[in-house]
Amino acid sequence: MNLADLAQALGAELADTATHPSGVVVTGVSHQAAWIRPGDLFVAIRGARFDGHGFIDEAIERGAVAVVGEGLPPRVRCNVPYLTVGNARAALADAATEVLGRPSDRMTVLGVTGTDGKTTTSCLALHLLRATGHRTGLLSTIGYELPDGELRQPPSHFTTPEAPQVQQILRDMVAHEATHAVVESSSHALAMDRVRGVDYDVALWTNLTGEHLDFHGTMEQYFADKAKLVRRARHSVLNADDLPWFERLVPLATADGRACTSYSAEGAGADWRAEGIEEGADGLAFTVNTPTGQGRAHLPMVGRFNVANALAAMAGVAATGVGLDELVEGLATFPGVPGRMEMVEREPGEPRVIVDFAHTAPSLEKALTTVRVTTDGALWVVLGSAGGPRDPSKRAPLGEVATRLADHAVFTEEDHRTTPLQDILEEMERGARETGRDNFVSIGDRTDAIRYAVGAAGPQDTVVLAGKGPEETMERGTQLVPWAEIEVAREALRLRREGA
Ligand SMILES: CC(=O)N[C@H]1[C@@H](OP(=O)(O)OP(=O)(O)OC[C@H]2O[C@@H](n3ccc(=O)[nH]c3=O)[C@H](O)[C@@H]2O)O[C@H](CO)[C@@H](O)[C@@H]1O[C@H](C)C(=O)N[C@@H](C)C(=O)N[C@H](CCC(=O)O)C(=O)O
Ligand SMILES: Nc1ncnc2c1ncn2[C@@H]1O[C@H](COP(=O)(O)OP(=O)(O)OP(=O)(O)O)[C@@H](O)[C@H]1O
Repeated sequence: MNLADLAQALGAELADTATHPSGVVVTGVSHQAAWIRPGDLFVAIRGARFDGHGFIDEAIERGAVAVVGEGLPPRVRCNVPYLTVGNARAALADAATEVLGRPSDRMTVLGVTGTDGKTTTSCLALHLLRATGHRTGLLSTIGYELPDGELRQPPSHFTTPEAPQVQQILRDMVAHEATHAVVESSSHALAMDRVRGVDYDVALWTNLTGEHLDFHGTMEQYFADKAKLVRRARHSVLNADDLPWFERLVPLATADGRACTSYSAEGAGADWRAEGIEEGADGLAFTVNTPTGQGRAHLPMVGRFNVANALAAMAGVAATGVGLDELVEGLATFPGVPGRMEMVEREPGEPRVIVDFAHTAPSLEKALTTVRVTTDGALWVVLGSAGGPRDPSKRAPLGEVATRLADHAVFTEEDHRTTPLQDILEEMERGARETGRDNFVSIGDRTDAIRYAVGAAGPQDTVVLAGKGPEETMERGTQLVPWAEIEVAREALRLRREGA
């Protein structure tokens, strides 16, 4: 794309000191100097940790043909055109969207947001679209998929990466003839304009509970950031059980005559309702009532909250024109999501071990409550809480929920980063003690903690390993060590079998 045209699209001003943009052609966009390729535009962002202007030299050395920013600092040299904009992150998204040819305009895009259940709901929607014959791509915490179904990782560990990656992945989907895309849209992404430029057809809202307040500041701001998705989509699918937010979202969703479908798994009045829910050791069954008919659905997943996730996904895919019978049929073949209520293979006489990603007090509460229903013996939970800058107010509530809802809790490490592990464990213990409970032990090493719980659990018991889910690394101090919770669980069961 010609730089002069791009400057006009961005409403950018050319800095006096810079060379003129005429004749300059931009072939890519990046905010990260190390990723610049010849012909790219470098967008210099003033972030919390770095000022991108400090990397202009590196970007130009790598072949940047122009730089965009909110103003060139006095002593910084820039010998390619420098374009000044009011908001660098918005410009990053707009430039990437324009240069990559607005790929989302050529697909039906379903966006999924909420505090809990985004990944599960995204994977459910992906599966339902594919099962009903649509070439579909996915962008989610677990990575991204083109319609070929192979899971790939973008070059940064995000739920929703920065705008240039989002647009590039959508473009790759189009190149692979995807007609549909499911885009998990984190609140950070919505707040930081990473998904600006995504033309959402359907917004799926799971729920909103207190998380990430370290970043958003207040619940009100967190709501406002997430609500951006609902304001933008042509059709919103909203959770009628998620009060008070549901009532505030409806007017935002329906403004300008846009469509809205409500769903409820907990008995509220809604367009899509789940009734007659049966929880089994290996799956869920429920009746789906919709304005156009009724069906009995089977979902091969445990966790009652997955009924709500399934309803959101079904109603979202229905909004793209798929019928209820096909959705019910598709749901029955859902393969599950790695690390979300994932059951570890076991032999007769061994406890059921479940790897789950619940890492907030509300999601842990739901996970333990639902697993209890199908547990004949005792319920165990192994969990930690993140350190570093991550929300420290989560720790005591996690300790409280774990000891209230499980018979035995084992507190352990979970990405404590540079925060002393002992401090985190003491906070979790405080949460338990303050409500008069002492049914916990603290074992700092997570492998030891898992082996202890799995070794001590009886054949009728369930052990929930909460928090790490599918993550492939553990952050200990400043070290990043490889991690595979499911493998640690398998090994713990093997040691138990051998009586070690
Ligand atoms: C709060 C947040 O999301 N911050 C992100 C933001 O940081 P920032 O604006 O402070 O930027 P910065 O790190 O100071 O860097 C400024 C600029 O200099 C550039 N730079 C920096 C260093 C360098 O060597 N070269 C270079 O070019 C950077 O690319 C950037 O453009 O932009 C950075 C560049 O993309 C991100 O690395 C950083 O993610 C941080 C590390 C992060 O952990 N984000 C998490 C919390 C996040 O986004 N999570 C959500 C999911 C949450 C959930 O639902 O669980 C997600 O969508 O993944
Ligand atoms: N609808 C729901 N309500 C409450 N808890 C849920 C719901 N769905 C899933 N969970 C719990 O939250 C955990 C994370 O699920 P999932 O990965 O689908 O959510 P997420 O929103 O993508 O989370 P994250 O943003 O942290 O990746 C699950 O392992 C489960 O314990």
